[in-house]
Amino acid sequence: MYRLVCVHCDAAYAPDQIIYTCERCGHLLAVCYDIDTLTIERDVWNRRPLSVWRYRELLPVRGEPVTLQEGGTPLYHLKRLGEEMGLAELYAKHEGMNPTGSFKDRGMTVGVSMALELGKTSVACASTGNTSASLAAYAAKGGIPAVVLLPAGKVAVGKVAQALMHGGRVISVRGNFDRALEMVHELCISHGLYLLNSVNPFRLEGQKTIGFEVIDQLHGVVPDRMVLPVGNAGNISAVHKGLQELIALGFIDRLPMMTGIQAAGSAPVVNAIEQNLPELIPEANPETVATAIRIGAPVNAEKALTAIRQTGGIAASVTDDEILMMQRDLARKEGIGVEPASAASVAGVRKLVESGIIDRDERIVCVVTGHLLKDPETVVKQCEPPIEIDADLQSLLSALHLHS
Ligand SMILES: Cc1ncc(COP(=O)(O)O)c(C=O)c1O
Ligand SMILES: N[C@@H](CCOP(=O)(O)O)C(=O)O
Repeated sequence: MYRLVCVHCDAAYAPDQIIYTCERCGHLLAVCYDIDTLTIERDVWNRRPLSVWRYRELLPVRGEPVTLQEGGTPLYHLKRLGEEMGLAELYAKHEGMNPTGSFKDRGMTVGVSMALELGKTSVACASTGNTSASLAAYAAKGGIPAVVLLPAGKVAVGKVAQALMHGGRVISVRGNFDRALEMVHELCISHGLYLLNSVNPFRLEGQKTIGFEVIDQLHGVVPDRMVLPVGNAGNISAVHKGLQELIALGFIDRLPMMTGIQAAGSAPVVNAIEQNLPELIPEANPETVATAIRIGAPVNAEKALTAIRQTGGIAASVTDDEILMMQRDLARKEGIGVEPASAASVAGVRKLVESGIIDRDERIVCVVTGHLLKDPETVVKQCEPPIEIDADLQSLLSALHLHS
C-alpha cells in the first residue's frame, strides 16, 4: 500500500489521483509506502535477475509492467583511473547500458506502466534528449502516443534520432529546457496527457533502483559515497529515497554521502550548497557542452539539497574541458563509453580528490548516466579523423609508420 505525499507539507493524496504537485503548497509529491505492511525478503530479491523488477514490492506498479528489460547494468571497478587518483575503490555504474542508453529507462518502465494502469491514453515530456528517447520507446512498447518537447538546436543528434524513430511527436521549442518543461506541464494539465518528466512521482520510483542494484552488486556493502551528475535533480533524489527505504526495511544501516556534480555553466544546485541557501536560485541562461544537464531551474532541487545535506555529501562543478577530458579518459583507459554529462560525475571525483575534499580511502560509486553514442558529434570533434589511404599494403604500412 502507498500514498502520494507532498515532500514539503506532508499532505497526502490517493495513489490513483492524477496529480503532480501538492494542491496545498505547490511542491512535488513522492510515493510513500507503508513499509510495515510490506513483506519483502532479501533472499527472494536475490534469487531474481538483477533488474528494475527484482524490487517490484517497492514499486507502485501492480499489473504486468511495460518493460524492455531495463536495469541490471554493469558496475565497473575503475582500476586505472582509480590508481591515477589514488583511490583503490572507485566504481562506475554504467547506466548507458539500458535499452535506450540511459537511466531514464528505469523511470519510464514504471512511468508508462502507471500511465496505462491509470487509464491514460497519451504521454508527454520536455527533454534535453534522453527522457524523450526513453519515453518514445516505452510509449511505443505500451502502444500509446508520445509528445516530446525539445529545446531547439540543443539536443544531441542520437537522442533526437531515437525519439523520431520510436514514433514520438517531436516538437522543437525556441527556448531552453526549463521553458519547455513549463509548457508541457501546462499542456498535460489542460489536455489530459500524462506527464512523464521527473515531476511524476512514479517515474522516480523506477530510478531509485540504481541504488538498490549498487548495494546488491557490492554484496550488501554501502559505498561511502555515491556521485551523480545533476540536471533536473530527479536521479540523485530518487537514489537517496530508495536507500532510505532500505534503511527502513533494515537491509542497510547507513547512507552514502550523496554527491552531486554539475557543469560550471549550469550549476544552481552547487551554488545553493556552497552558499548554504535554503532554496535554489535558478540560472537563467545555463550553458554547457553536456547538453543533458543544461538545466537552470531543476524541479527536484528541494529534494536534492536535502539528500546532499542530510548525508554529509557535497555538490561541485566541473568545467566543460574537465568533462571532456574525463569522457576521453573513461573511453581510453577503462573502455567505458559515456556521453559528456555522465563523465561529469567521475570528473567531479577527480576534482574533489585533488582538492582534498574526498578521502582516498573512500569506496566511491559514480553513476555514469548515458551512452557514448548518444552524442556522436561531440565525440568526433574531440578525435583525430580516420586516416584515409589507397587500397594497398604499402599505404597501410606507411600510415601505421611500419617498415615493409
Ligand atoms: C545523461 C544524463 N545525465 C544526467 C542527467 C541528470 O539527471 P537529473 O535530471 O535526474 O539530475 C540527465 C538528465 O537530466 C541525463 O540525461
Ligand atoms: N536530462 C533530462 C532532462 C529532463 O529531466 P527529467 O528527469 O525531468 O525528465 C532529459 O534527458 O531530458
